[in-house]
Amino acid sequence: MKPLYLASGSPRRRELLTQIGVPFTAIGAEIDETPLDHETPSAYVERLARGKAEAGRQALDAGVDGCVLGADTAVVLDGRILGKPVDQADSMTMLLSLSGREHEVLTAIAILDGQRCESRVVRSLVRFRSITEQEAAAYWASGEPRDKAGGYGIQGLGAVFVAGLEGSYSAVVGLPLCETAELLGHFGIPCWQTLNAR
Ligand SMILES: Cc1cn([C@H]2C[C@H](O)[C@@H](COP(=O)(O)OP(=O)(O)OP(=O)(O)O)O2)c(=O)[nH]c1=O
Repeated sequence: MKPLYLASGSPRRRELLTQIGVPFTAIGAEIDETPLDHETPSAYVERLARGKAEAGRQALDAGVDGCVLGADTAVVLDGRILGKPVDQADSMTMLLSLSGREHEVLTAIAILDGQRCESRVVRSLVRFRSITEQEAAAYWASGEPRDKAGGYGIQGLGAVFVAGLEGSYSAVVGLPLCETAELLGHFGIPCWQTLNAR
């Protein structure tokens, strides 16, 4: 079995991959995340997931033979990508625009080895209850929105805003585990092997 590298600085992605019992090494993979003109959100997250996997591969020492996994998550409202909030005003504007409405969360994963790259985009729908300005300000002060797409974390305090979810919970957190396990299988990396050995 080839070794697996996770090209990500996200602690959530590390925790999620650990959850399904796959041994891996985390490596950095910084890329430019600027959307291209007229790029759809789905094409955007897929390009970034592939780009992160590719950047991770290039960061490995020459001659290292392994698979590299990259992922990207975007919160999409009315066809527009909401990134990570840059300050309190940005965070509050984002959260209040999501208030009382449904939005999409798109997460792409890509795995590559020396020969090929395979990717998937997973779409989930999240419905928020109404949120007051005071709540949005207090949420920013908690520190949670800062490093998260759309300015919230469904796995944290942000859960109190979530009235409904259709799709993949793990994808919203940052890594769709069902699809990740399936794709890893295509590269000869089973999740169950380590689980059974426990
Ligand atoms: C919507 C949502 C996003 N997020 C996080 C997951 C991702 O870490 C982040 C989306 O930004 P990404 O650009 O996908 O990932 P990242 O920059 O954090 O990490 P890397 O590129 O190194 O892999 O938002 C949550 O933790 N919970 C949520 O509910």
